[in-house]
Amino acid sequence: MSLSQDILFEAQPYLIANEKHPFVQGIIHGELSPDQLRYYDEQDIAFEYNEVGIINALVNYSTNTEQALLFHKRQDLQLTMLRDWLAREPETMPHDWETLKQTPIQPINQMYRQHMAATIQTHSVLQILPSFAAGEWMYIELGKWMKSQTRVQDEPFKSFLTMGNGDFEGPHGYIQQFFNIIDHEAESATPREQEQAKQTFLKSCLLEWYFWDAAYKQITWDNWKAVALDGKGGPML
Ligand SMILES: Cc1ncc(CN)c(N)n1
Repeated sequence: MSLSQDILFEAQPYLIANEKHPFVQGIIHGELSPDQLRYYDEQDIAFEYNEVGIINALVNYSTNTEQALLFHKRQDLQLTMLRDWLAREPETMPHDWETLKQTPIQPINQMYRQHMAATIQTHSVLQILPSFAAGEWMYIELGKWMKSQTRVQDEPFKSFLTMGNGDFEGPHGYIQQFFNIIDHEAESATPREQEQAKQTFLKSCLLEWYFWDAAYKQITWDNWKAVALDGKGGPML
């Protein structure tokens, strides 16, 4: 079994857990409040900005030119998506490249971003790519699964998780190419390095679930502080 097959086998329960999350269910049924949607929008746009740094590292640490070109192409798409997304945001939200950098990063987003950024110091595509590819895979799989569900056809719910006009799917799509790269890099890696790469992928899948959860509950440093300092306890996490 290739490393990517092993990873995907172990990632299935995480995919199912993400499908069942009330935020994901809320997208399907159109049952999320403007505040929940706003929290997600703000945090996710900042998350995608962090991904720019991860993809840069992937270009940087590529082990051949074809890899570097693929990551470069993915970066181009990332920046185009971010530009168009920012252009749609009102003044009260991050709406250009400079305001984007000032977005307050809330607890789970910070944890996920740091989990990804920590892989950069390995200088290894095999360690960096799974941290990023997991979120890509999760979003594409959730989008595919949602197509099989009866989902509301009103915006913003309708366009949720419809990423990239098919660029990600199929044998030549980004997801398969990322897995091909993971398998190629795994050939020259030790079992321990392979296990580390798998665990990094699975941790990203877990943090995907917590990212929905944070948006659903609107978890912020402020309400964490209130829970801790003012005794305004509730089962927040
Ligand atoms: C939390 C999260 N994970 C993944 C993606 C898709 N790159 C995203 N936009 N946001």
